[in-house]
Amino acid sequence: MTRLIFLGPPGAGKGTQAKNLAEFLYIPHISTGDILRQAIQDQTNLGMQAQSFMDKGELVPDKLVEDMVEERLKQPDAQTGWILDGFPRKVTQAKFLGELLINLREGGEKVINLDAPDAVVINRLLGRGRKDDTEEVIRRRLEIYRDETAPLINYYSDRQQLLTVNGNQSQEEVFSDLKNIIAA
Ligand SMILES: Nc1ncnc2c1ncn2[C@@H]1O[C@H](COP(=O)(O)OP(=O)(O)OP(=O)(O)O)[C@@H](O)[C@H]1O
Ligand SMILES: Nc1ncnc2c1ncn2[C@@H]1O[C@H](COP(=O)(O)O)[C@@H](O)[C@H]1O
Repeated sequence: MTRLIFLGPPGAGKGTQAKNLAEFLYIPHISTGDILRQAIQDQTNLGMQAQSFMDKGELVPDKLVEDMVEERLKQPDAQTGWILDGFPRKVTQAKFLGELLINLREGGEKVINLDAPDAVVINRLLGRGRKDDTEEVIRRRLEIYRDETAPLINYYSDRQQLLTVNGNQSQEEVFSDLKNIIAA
């Protein structure tokens, strides 16, 4: 059973690689950013609550994303494994996930730290051009990554769950490294 968490700065290539790896492994790619963007598009209650945070590059309140992830991980297609992309993003969310997985009797999840330098990710994000890919919002997302999300590297490393992959390579090279590291 493969359960993977993708960690890394915005623009490291988490979404790109998680999608491909999930297809390769026949497990769902669960991206909290994608679920939230869909909720905004569908104008659901969740979407309306999340939008102002996302537009500014701020994190959406824990309770909203935690409920969303819990509901998603309980779906039938997530019973044979999953790749989580964009969650957890802070230590409180990691603790929530740890407890949820104990309650669901799931475990053995590995965390892939996909890393790339700031200059590289900024360049990629400006080229991607999502609504929150403006210079100002990218700067804020990187700040939040450094302050809130990067501490998860030590959190999972201390728990012997962390694997690191260099995201500053071609997509093919990253994919190949990912396949090797999860097979090892
Ligand atoms: N190895 C790579 N080399 C060059 N460009 C890449 C690479 N991987 C992804 N990209 C491009 O960089 C941009 C960001 O990639 P992606 O959306 O996968 O990043 P992300 O880590 O999921 O970002 P975010 O956390 O902001 O959603 C996309 O336009 C993607 O096509
Ligand atoms: N785990 C999360 N906690 C809080 N906010 C989140 C989380 N995942 C996504 N978000 C919000 O969505 C945007 C875009 O996320 P991407 O992973 O870059 O697609 C992010 O800036 C948060 O506002």
